[in-house]
Amino acid sequence: MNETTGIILAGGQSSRMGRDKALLPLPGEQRLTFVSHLATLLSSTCQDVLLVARDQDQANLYLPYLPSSVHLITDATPHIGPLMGLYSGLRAMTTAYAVVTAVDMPFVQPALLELLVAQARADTIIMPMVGGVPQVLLALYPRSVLPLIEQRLQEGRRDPRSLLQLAQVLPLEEAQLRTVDPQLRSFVNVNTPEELSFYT
Ligand SMILES: Nc1nc2c(ncn2[C@@H]2O[C@H](COP(=O)(O)OP(=O)(O)OP(=O)(O)O)[C@@H](O)[C@H]2O)c(=O)[nH]1
Repeated sequence: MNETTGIILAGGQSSRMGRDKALLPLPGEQRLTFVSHLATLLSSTCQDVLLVARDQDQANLYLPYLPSSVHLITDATPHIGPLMGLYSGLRAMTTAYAVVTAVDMPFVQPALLELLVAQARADTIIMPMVGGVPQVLLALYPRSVLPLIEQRLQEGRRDPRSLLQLAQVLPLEEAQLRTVDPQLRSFVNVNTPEELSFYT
């Protein structure tokens, strides 16, 4: 165990999927949902796990699928987007660092989570880079970036990438990521019925 909380962002609308992505069956293990699988996975790497839903109605839907050790919280303000989910999760946690994942990433590898946790350092976001793109929804954030997120939200910014211009960031390049996840499967996210059937 370590001083890290696992935060699962699950407050989206799933409009492209047409049904709640958190409750999709896990490819290859249909008895599990995305949300139950990720909650269990993060529980094995992190001291605490927080699931961030957009509101209480959505949280109630997820409750039956979660181990009792997982804390369900809701966005400080709903319908703002993942930056608000990140803010709400970091604000609620009691550890110095969080590994953040999106609920629509069913292939996150434990070794990738461990790599992120091993890189933790004060006041620094540990940011995987894939194809030159920062993977803001699978990264490690220190709690100390909360005032910077607050600043962005007050400016009306909603994209988590806007935080990277203000914060100290340590990029993890693809070659390093591939040492623990050779095909970078951790970074696959599933947004549409076509993508789900591709992986099922
Ligand atoms: N807590 C929280 N999570 C969010 C919010 N918006 C999106 N997320 C999560 O962030 C991740 C990426 O979301 P997107 O795929 O961009 O958006 P989505 O709303 O889930 O899906 P679409 O409606 O198809 O765009 C998913 O895990 C979402 O559940 C939000 O307002 N609050």
